[in-house]
This record gives sequence, C-alpha cells and structure tokens, in this order.
Amino acid sequence: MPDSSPLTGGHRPIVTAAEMRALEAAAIAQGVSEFELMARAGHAAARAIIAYAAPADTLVLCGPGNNGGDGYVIALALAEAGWPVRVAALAPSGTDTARQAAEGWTGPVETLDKATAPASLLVDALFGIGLTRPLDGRLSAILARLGEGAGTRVAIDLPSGVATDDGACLSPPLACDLCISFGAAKPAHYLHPAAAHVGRLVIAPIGLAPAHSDLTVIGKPRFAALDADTHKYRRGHVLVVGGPAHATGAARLAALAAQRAGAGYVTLLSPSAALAANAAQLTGVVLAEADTPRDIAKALAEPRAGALVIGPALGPERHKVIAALEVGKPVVLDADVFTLFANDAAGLAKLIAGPAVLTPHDGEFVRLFGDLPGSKVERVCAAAARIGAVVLLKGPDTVIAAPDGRAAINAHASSALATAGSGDVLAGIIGALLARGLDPFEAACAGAWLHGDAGQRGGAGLIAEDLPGLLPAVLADLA
Ligand SMILES: NC(=O)C1=CN([C@@H]2O[C@H](COP(=O)(O)OP(=O)(O)OC[C@H]3O[C@@H](n4cnc5c(N)ncnc54)[C@H](OP(=O)(O)O)[C@@H]3O)[C@@H](O)[C@H]2O)[C@@H](O)CC1
Ligand SMILES: Nc1ncnc2c1ncn2[C@@H]1O[C@H](COP(=O)(O)OP(=O)(O)O)[C@@H](O)[C@H]1O
Ligand SMILES: [K+]
Repeated sequence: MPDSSPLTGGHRPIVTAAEMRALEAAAIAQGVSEFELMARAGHAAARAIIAYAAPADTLVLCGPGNNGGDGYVIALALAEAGWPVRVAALAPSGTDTARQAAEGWTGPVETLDKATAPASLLVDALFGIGLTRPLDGRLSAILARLGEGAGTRVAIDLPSGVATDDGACLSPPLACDLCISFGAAKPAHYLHPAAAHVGRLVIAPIGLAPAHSDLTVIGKPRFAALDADTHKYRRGHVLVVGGPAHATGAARLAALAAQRAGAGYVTLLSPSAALAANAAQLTGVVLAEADTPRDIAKALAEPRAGALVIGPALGPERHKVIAALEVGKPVVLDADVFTLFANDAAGLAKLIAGPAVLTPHDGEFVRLFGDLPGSKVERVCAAAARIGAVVLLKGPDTVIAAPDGRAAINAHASSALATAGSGDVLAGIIGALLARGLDPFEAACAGAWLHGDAGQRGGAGLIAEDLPGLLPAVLADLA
C-alpha cells in the first residue's frame, strides 16, 4: 500500500461571464445594490493600481457599460489620492449604475478619439465581461496608440477585446502589465491567446458569495509528509515502458522524473535490444528486460507495482499498450499511444480498465479525438467524458479534465518548458503521483504544477534533462 494518501490543495475557482452575473445577481438579491458592487470594485482596483505603480499622470478609458462605470470610480479614487487623472469616454454611459458612477466623477470627460493624448499610466475600462463583438478598427487603433504611449497599462476586469469564456482575442487587446478582476478569475485570464495580455493578475474581493465552479486554476499542491516508517515500495513503485534501441532517452527521462517526484522505486521495462543503451545511462532506476506485451502485463500485475507510464518513444507497440491497460492499474498514456490509437478514441476507451491520465499535446489530442468544437476547456472536458479518463492537454495553458466534469487550468509554468523531452518528464512526475495514491485528476493537476515550477526555476537555457534535478527544490518549497 502507498503511504497515507497525499493531499493536493489550493484550487481556486474560475467563473464564466454567466456565472459571474449569477453571483452578482445573488448579492443584489441579498440587498446589496449594483452600485455598491461597482464602488467596491472600483475602489479595490484603485488600491491595486496604487500598490502597483508610483503616482503618474493617468488616463482612464471608460466604455459604455459597467466596465466603464468601474472606470469612473477608479478615476475619482485615484484623483482623491492625489494622482493627476484624465477620463476619456467612448460613449455616454448606457446603464443606470454606470451613469451613477459617471456622475460621481466631477472632472472633465474627454471624447475618446484619434486626438486623445496618451498618458504614462493607461487604465482600460472599456469592456469587461459584456464584450460581445470585436472592437471596431478605429477604436482598436486608438487603443493601440495610447497603449504604445503609456509606460504602464492596466486592464479592468479583462483587457478589452478578449472573450471572457474561451480566451479568444476578438480584436487585438492591450498587452497589459496589470489586470484587476473582481470576485473570481475568468477563463480568459488563463487561456491563451488572451492570457498573454493579462500581465499580473489581481483578484479583488467585492463581497460576493464564494464562487463554486467545476473549473479551477491549480494552486500550489500540498502533500502529506512521508510516514516515518515508510519504505521504498510504499512511496510508490513506478514502471516505465522503454522504447527501441535507437530511442531510449524519452523513457529514461520519465523514469528519472518519477524518481525525483518521489517514487521510491522505478523500473524501466526495456526491450532486450535496448538493454545495453539503457544500462549505460541508468544507476538508481532498475532495469528489467521486457520484450513482449505479456512481460509488461506481468510486471504491472506484481502487487507492489503502483503505476505505469507508457508512450514516450514507445514505437509501434500497440499490443504493449493493450496488455498494460488490461491489468487495470493506474497508467499514464503519452506520446506514441496517441499515434497508435489515432482516430480510435472509442477503441482506447474500451481498453482503459483502471485509473488513467492521458497527456497529449495539441497535435496528439487532435490525432486521438479529432477536431472537437468549443473552447480549450470544453474540448478537454468532452475528450475526458468520451475516453472515460483524465485528459491533460499540454501547452502554455495546460487544461486538465476528469470524466466527472472537474476541470482545471495550470497557469504555473514557463515557456522554458517548450523543449523536447519536457513532456516525458511530466509523464514521469504524474506516474509517481499516481503510484503514491493520488486520484488521477489530482495527480495530473499537481504534476502539471510541479513540472511548471521546475520550468520556472530552470529558466533560460533549460533542457528536459535538467528538470528532474530541479524537483527536489520544488518539493522542498511546498511545505
Ligand atoms: N458582474 C459583477 O458582479 C460586476 C461587474 N462589474 C463590472 O461590470 C462589467 C460588466 O459590465 P457590462 O455587463 O455592462 O458589460 P461591459 O463589459 O461594460 O460591456 C457592455 C457594453 O459594451 C457594449 N459593447 C460590447 N461589445 C462592444 C464592442 N465590441 N464595441 C462597442 N460596444 C460594445 C455593449 O453594448 P451592446 O453589446 O449591448 O451593443 C454594452 O453597452 C464587468 O466586466 C466589471 O468590470 C463591477 O462593476 C462589479 C460587479
Ligand atoms: N510556452 C509554454 N509555456 C509553458 N509550458 C509550455 C510551453 N510550451 C510547452 N510547455 C509545456 O512543455 C511540455 C512539452 O511537452 P511535449 O510537447 O509533449 O514535449 P515532448 O514531447 O518533447 O516531451 C508540456 O508540459 C507543455 O505544457
Ligand atoms: K477592460
């Protein structure tokens, strides 16, 4: 049995525009006015701006809706704090609440047009969750010009131009330094391409009921300490299926990552033709000969074997995948598995008999599941439901979904991870967490976070080989 079940923690809710409006409506039903919510939002945003930037000449761009209303509150709060503030409006306020906020601003209101002069600090309060279509070309050009002229760009709720729920850029948003949102994060804060325009994200509480959502952003995981009397098998025994003699590196990377992620025992199941290559490179990882699907199944069926990683540089070994799945123990399916089951998600689903995590990148995802419609979150949720297992779709905005509807985005990563072999390391980390007894969804979430943290520590010059060696520091800092 693995050590007492480790915990993961810190998932924070992400809400769609409709869920945000429902939270707002619930607060209003409790007796809070919409204007009170706007005042809280605007003041919280002004405080966040003051905390972020030194006082500077500021231009607040106000749109016609309540995002613009927030803008007027912010302008007043900054002016009261002594900041030199100008306001430029796209159009008169179109809601009662925004009008009330606009009336509170007693300074001049410029018309936002091509003559509007830039300022050092630009506040984009044009559109938030109410954006329904691209900004017109003229407005986009004005926004871009003012953005270029500013030293600091701040988005209120969302950079104007991004679609709240799927992270699309309907028109080019400002590349913001700071984004202040209210109550809970929205998908666009984490999903690309929108996420690249968000900068530092501050979620300001405005007194709404806690958001509950099936979609979360992954926080720092927490693990229970090892039992004092643990032994190597209780920490988890991971098997990694090796590839042919000319492609042995990927499985070794996964094996090393599994070791460093905390597995007490890692075995590389190598074809006999690749034994020498593997033996020359491995020390603590145990090497075992496994040529046939039966060999794989037998090794995994051993009572101590906790999880198996299969796919990295596996080669055309569909029967090994089938044999491994028949055992019903936890598996990580990666890389070549998606080629072996191209366009056959239904066939793969029938074979999955135990807990499983699939870790495709975009190309592999399409190879297995086809071109699914919807946002990245919707596509991964649909894939998880279809395959009956956890699916982790890699990328700068890794999305993980379970067949029961849970979904999460990992935003804790680094573009330094875009290096060959980095995905093999991720598969090994998740294998270790499965062998340690984590539920597959939590193993995938925590694995993505740990992998991302290692990537952040590695930074420029990182190669996949470095990642396992960074994990001890990652794990040490979790406490
Ligand atoms: N929910 C909450 O709890 C709280 C919400 N708060 C704040 O309210 C914001 C949501 O406000 P909102 O609903 O008024 O929408 P908003 O984003 O201002 O845009 C709507 C306006 O823009 C227009 N419009 C849309 N697209 C357009 C385009 N491309 N080009 C031109 N026009 C376009 C659209 O017109 P229409 O589409 O009807 O023609 C409408 O007039 C939210 O993001 C947050 O900042 C906070 O105050 C605190 C509590
Ligand atoms: N721009 C990026 N920002 C953050 N993480 C990234 C980025 N690009 C790739 N990654 C991560 O790096 C890993 C790459 O995996 P993969 O494409 O399978 O590589 P390989 O097959 O070479 O091992 C994934 O975990 C992915 O999420
Ligand atoms: K905005």
